[in-house]
Amino acid sequence: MKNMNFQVNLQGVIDLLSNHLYSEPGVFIRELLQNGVDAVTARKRLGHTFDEAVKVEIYSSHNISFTDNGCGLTEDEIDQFLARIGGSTKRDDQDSADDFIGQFGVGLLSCFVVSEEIVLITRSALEDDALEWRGKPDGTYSIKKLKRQVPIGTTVYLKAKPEFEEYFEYYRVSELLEKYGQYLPTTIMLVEDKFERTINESKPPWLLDKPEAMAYVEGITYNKPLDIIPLTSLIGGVNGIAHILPYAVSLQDEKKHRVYLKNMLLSDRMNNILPPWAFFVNGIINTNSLRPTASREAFQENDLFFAVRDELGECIKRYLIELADRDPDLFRRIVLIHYASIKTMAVEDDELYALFVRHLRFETSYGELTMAEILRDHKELLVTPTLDEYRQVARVARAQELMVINGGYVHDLDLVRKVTELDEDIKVDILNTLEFANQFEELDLEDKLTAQPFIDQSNALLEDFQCRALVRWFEPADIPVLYNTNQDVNFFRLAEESEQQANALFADVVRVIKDDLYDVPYAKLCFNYNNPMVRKAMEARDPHLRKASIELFYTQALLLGNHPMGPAELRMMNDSLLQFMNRGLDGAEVNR
Ligand SMILES: Nc1ncnc2c1ncn2[C@@H]1O[C@H](COP(=O)(O)OP(=O)(O)OP(=O)(O)O)[C@@H](O)[C@H]1O
Repeated sequence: MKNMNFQVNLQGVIDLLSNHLYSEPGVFIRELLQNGVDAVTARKRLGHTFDEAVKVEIYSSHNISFTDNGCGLTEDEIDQFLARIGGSTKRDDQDSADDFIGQFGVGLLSCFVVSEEIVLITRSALEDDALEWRGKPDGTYSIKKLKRQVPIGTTVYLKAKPEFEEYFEYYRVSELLEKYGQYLPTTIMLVEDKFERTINESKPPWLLDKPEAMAYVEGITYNKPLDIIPLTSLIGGVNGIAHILPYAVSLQDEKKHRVYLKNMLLSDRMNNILPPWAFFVNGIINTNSLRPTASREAFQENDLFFAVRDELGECIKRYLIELADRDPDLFRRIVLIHYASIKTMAVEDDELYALFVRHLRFETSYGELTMAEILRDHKELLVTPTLDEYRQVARVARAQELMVINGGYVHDLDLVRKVTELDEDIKVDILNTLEFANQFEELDLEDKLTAQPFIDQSNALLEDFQCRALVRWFEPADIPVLYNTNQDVNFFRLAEESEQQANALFADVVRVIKDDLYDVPYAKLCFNYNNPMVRKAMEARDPHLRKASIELFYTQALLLGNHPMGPAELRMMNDSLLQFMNRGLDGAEVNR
């Protein structure tokens, strides 16, 4: 057996890492800053005391240098870590990973995106020699000892490739340093000619008190947040704030939380560091121990990451629970503005459900009411699964003093059904629209006998439309008929129509589906014995007139309920209307 090593095309690997790992050329600034800060941390670990600083200097002809007074590198370390892709002093022991921002040993390669050469001059805190290392993107490098003395630390020099000169100009460097390094603990200075400025003078937002944080958020978003929620998680070493947005956000909007790793910006558009239900806040978060991906633009989504996310979600929940008592007005404003997202999160989470449901509004047979108002007078609730079914019954239900809630809007059905978990005295039933009319008052035997021929005639006429007739007493008296259908009936009617219009093969397919899936479901047309017109029609002796009345009652009920009408139903409505017009006109002529 022969053991072989993979052959590596060095230039290819460098190209891959430098040009494809990072999303934009400006990240070299982040990587160099990070190396400087890590080197300062490493020197402090040696017990040295010094004025820690990273100085970034811009020279003419698009040259730049990054100087830190950190631990520097010995010649051995250069060989081991700088000249070896993937070599990092910061990876192997767990303690290191906790202190340093870098860990992969590839960050320096980002410099090759913008520069043809990296020149690094360094003096280790452990040796006196000043060393110069020059690396090229073809994988070659040189090391030499310098004759002159340099202070402990490291300077990296880059010269811009012509197409990236913009990234070496003062305004751009300044902007990128601020973006990534604004809150780093080590002093970051930017120098051009004699002009010198400190980049990181401001306090990180996660260390501000509430009024300061409110002002800070208003400054960056031009909107005053509704409030600031402090975020902390011991696991992951997280500190942060979530600011409550003062406007409604669409559930589809991508979240953009700003996340820092050891005070350095990791991403200003991270969408998953807070739970998805937290639509109504934006977070600004710093973590000390979540692990970044190699491109350093996201976190590795491991168990720790999800535990941290849950913990931050808990912070938001606890805040809301406490706010409901402390400041009910603000609580109501939050509910009003973020209604949609609050509904979504209340469905998924029992604690939030209990907190919010009484404040949520529902469409009911008694008008629009909050759940608190609904429960004040009613312990027995009926809920319809669809808006269509709600519309069919709402008016009649109110007259019967039934509390029917429209469950047709997003989440409402689930929200209403869950209400039994709050109090065992509350009863919630799904309203079966097809059975709805059955509970109305029955007629006495004599009236039943009077009505029966009319009902029989209706059943014969409506058989083809999947509809059965019945008669009851109900309020309000001005409604002559109540037409109730549901999704099963609608589907069946649709299938029947397609079967009639389709070619032979497709008609067969529809028939098979129809026969297989359903006992034939029937819509219900309930005549109101309380209504004078209905009574008149039932008592009419002329069978043609009775037929036309039934057809008109039926088609009118469809029209009023916004139900779709097929061609046969339209024809039916036309014929019966014309018949009545005729009779009316004839009658008028006779009476003249
Ligand atoms: N300014 C510096 N001072 C001291 N050592 C440095 C400096 N810059 C780089 N090094 C050394 O070079 C190694 C490689 O650096 P590089 O930026 O490529 O990777 P890293 O910082 O270890 O990890 P990452 O890929 O996550 O940035 C570092 O681990 C460190 O030992």
